Amino acid sequence: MKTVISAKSLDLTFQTNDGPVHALKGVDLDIHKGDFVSFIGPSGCGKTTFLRCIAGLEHPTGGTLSVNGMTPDEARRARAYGYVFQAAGLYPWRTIGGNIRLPLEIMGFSKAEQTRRVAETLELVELAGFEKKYPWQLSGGMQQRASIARALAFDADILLMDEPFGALDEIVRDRLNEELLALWRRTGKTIAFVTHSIPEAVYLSTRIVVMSPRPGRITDVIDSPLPAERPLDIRDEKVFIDIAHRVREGLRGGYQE
Ligand SMILES: Nc1ncnc2c1ncn2[C@@H]1O[C@H](COP(=O)(O)OP(=O)(O)OP(=O)(O)O)[C@@H](O)[C@H]1O
Repeated sequence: MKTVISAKSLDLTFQTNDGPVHALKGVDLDIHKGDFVSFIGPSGCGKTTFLRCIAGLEHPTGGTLSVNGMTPDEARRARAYGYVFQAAGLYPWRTIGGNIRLPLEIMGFSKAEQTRRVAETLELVELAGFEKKYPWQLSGGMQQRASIARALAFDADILLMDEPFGALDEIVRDRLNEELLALWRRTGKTIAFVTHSIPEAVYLSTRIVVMSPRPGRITDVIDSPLPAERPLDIRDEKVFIDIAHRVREGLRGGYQE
């Protein structure tokens, strides 16, 4: 199995006016091609910081990190990943199509290729027909799907997602979880996904990484025995409940220390 992201003894300490903040301490993790890895842990345990390190947006103070065999900075320049944030972050003055097209314009794709990719990614996130709408004309869930389309448009192998569905209600979130899983199966992308929700982490992931704060570190890595095809009702099955229990125990353990 090809290793796409590899972290070894990764540390990141922020120097602040109140003293050093150990956002990450001794993080060891290999993410393989086609994995769907979720990061779960209490606020401040370094989930976002780890994602930002992979993206080359923060620089570790110790250890090593490689992304597609490159340094994170090289990987960023090679556009190795798409990044989806908690807020959709679409430009209100651009149409949905215009928003998805933006990174393609910046990267210098031909007009014809831009048009092809916009249509293809809108199809992938089930927003075909909404290209000419403006963000405010779409629901929160649809806006988040558009932001996923924008991250997919340049067809990077890696998708980094920082609590993309955190602000949505549960019904919409369930639907987007199902859609994201279908999209992951169809595209074979490697996905690193930050969440606060145990059911979301268990439902989506091939591996669940449990983290705890002060200093931010990994306390458990769970390889999911669930099949790739997962109807939402799998959440009522014993195997699902058992994994959720293990995650909860891991989170509790982190709090006690
Ligand atoms: N630029 C920064 N400067 C100083 N401290 C920072 C910076 N970015 C993050 N931190 C600190 O590092 C720690 C980890 O933050 P991070 O945002 O990665 O946590 P998180 O697990 O993603 O939290 P949340 O679930 O609330 O998003 C926190 O204590 C945070 O205050």
